[in-house]
Amino acid sequence: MRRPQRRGAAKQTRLREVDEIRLLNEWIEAGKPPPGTKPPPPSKSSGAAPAPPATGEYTEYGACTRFDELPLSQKTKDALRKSPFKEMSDIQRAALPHALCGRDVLGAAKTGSGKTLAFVIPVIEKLYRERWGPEDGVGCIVLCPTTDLASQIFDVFNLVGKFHNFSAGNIVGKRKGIEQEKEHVNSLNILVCTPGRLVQHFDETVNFDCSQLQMLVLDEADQILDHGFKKQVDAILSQIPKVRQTLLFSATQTKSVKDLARVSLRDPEYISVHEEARTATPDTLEQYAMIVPLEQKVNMLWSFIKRHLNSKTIVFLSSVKQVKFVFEIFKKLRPGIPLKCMHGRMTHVVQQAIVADFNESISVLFSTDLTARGLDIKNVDWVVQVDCPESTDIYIHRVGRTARYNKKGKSLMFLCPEEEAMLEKLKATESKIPIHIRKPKAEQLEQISQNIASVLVKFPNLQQLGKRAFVTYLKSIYLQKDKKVFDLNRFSAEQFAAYAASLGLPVTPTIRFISHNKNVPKKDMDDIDKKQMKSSSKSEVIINSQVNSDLTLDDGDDDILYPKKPRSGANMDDGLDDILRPKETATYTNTKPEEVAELGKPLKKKKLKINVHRPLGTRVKYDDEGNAIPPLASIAEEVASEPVVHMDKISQRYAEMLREMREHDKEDKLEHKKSLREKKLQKKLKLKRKRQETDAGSDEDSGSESDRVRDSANKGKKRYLNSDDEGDNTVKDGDVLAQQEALALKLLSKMHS
Ligand SMILES: Nc1ncnc2c1ncn2[C@@H]1O[C@H](COP(=O)(O)OP(=O)(O)OP(=O)(O)O)[C@@H](O)[C@H]1O
Repeated sequence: MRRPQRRGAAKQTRLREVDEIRLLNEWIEAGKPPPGTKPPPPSKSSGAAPAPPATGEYTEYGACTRFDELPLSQKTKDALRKSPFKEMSDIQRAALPHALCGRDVLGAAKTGSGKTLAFVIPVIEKLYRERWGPEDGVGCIVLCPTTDLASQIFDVFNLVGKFHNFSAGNIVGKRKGIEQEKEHVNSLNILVCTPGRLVQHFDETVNFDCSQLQMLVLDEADQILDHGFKKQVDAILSQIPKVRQTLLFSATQTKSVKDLARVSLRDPEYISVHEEARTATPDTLEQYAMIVPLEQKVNMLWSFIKRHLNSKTIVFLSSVKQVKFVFEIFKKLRPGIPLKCMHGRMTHVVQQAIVADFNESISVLFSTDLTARGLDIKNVDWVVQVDCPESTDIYIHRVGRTARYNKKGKSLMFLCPEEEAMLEKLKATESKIPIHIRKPKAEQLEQISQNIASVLVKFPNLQQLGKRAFVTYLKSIYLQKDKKVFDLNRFSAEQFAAYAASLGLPVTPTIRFISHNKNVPKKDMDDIDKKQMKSSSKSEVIINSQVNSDLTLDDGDDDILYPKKPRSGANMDDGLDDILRPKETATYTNTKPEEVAELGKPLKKKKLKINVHRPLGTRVKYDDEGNAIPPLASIAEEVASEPVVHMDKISQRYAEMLREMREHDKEDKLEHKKSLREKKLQKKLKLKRKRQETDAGSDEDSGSESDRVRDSANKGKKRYLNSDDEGDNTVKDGDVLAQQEALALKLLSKMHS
């Protein structure tokens, strides 16, 4: 009895859905905004949700301000009602009405303005209205540049689509688990993925089919269409139908017609909600820049962190190695706030754990540009750019990790005096970035290079990391295309040496890719190193605060390096670190170099490897300063106490040695002769014995009884002929043979003579 009832209920639901979809389609069609129109400024609405439209009376939805005023399915509305999303943001108000009626959209809006919902809702609604089910396969692909961003978008799909029956997949991570994924990927309706990972399915998954695709979404579209992803994106575009709805979103939208042609947009709606805004960055963001010489950057960063122990901060550095190095070193020096790091060399699982942890705690996250785009982390107070961003776009995305969705935030950028051209770019009217210059104050700057050097002595592997961080930083500048901003030739060899010393390195690492450019002979570089090491031991601070005179020097009271009182109840416990490393019992700040030994594990003795294949006489000796000494010079040093060479003593010694040698030679020859003779005799004896045995065999066959008795009596004994020893006639076989041999030789010699 139950079955028919259940079947009946399912049928009822289906019919209700069909009815709802018909009404929605009619509403969308009747109330759609004219192409190319923007929503009017929001009027103070009553706040009450409008009643569902009766047939034939469809309201225009292009002007509404709340989600529940839009022609959305009941399931989506229910999910939104249970979420914090009630009022639409500017980009959502502008994009949703066009996207809901099936138009292609090219949307641009400031960071943190809610672009994700502006494409998630239309995707869910489209598939719902198309009555998409598991058997229909892939209906929508959402491409984004990083796995973390994909996971974040996937979470928003889960939130808005929780009452729907679609299946969505977050296709991220490395190859692990791909076999299992291949079995299910065709039954997923929405794929949220990075381009590379999707191409992998096109290449490897049997029958992977996207021929029914309804929608394609590119988040961070300018980056997805950039040359970094070109090959993969072209491969994807060649595999999906051209007729589809396409949505492109980013805070820094692509303006390249070529790019847009690649994605085959059909009469797209260009929605740039903040085009007329005064700034390209959020209004709630305070932005600062500081001119910091290369060799003071690490000190400046440390001083900043020490003065903001109650702030959640993201620190951007230009390479994985720098992130690793600064994180490891600062961790050892313990600034008094939990530290985290994130870069592309980590597994997706670890990255996710770090993001989740950082979301919940007051800490400092050192990161590469992996986290620069799209990542939505709660309540970030500061974004610090230690290394100059590659472009104004990257700058906008980096600072956009704070001041999200009407929240306040601050950003600080360190610029080397050699990179001041970047400031010009940011301050240019078309960039619309209101940035203030702050003058660093020498008295607020803590010098930690010495402490770092002490850490490196204790942890040689960190020294290696430091060297690589140094080289990759310089390489990153060298490889930048914008030579107005990034030009290694503007830095001197002294600056490189000072920078290396600021990282605690005892010598400046070799910089192969620029050595010929800079024309710095190795000797000069060594001299600079020595000078630098001497000067770095002084705690004197020299800050080159010379700023381009055109730039306004804002020396306001709100000093960036001014200490703040710690926020009460700030969570200083680094939960993730507990798993990754043993818990440290105390928090040290301002660690002195001599205390560093206590902070970590004792230094392990390095295993000494002996090269057994080294040719003789090639041992290299070193003086106290580590310079290699020529072999003869080292001998000369050892005998230097005897100024005169005694020739007579030398010849006497040689004569003695020669005599000893001859004696030894004589003895050796005799020994050798003896052993040869013995061997020869042994051989002959063996032969003879064999012969005797064969003779005995033949005698046995023919000989008499008396002979046999006689032989057996003699068996094992040899009668020695002409023996001197009368008492015992039994001798060893070897002696008999020797006698016989001598006899034979005599006879032979007689015969020959
Ligand atoms: N209508 C809304 N009401 C309240 N909060 C919202 C709304 N829309 C989005 N948000 C919140 O705003 C934050 C930023 O949203 P989102 O990540 O979509 O921004 P974005 O524009 O994509 O940023 P980015 O350019 O950095 O990628 C999120 O925490 C999101 O939950």
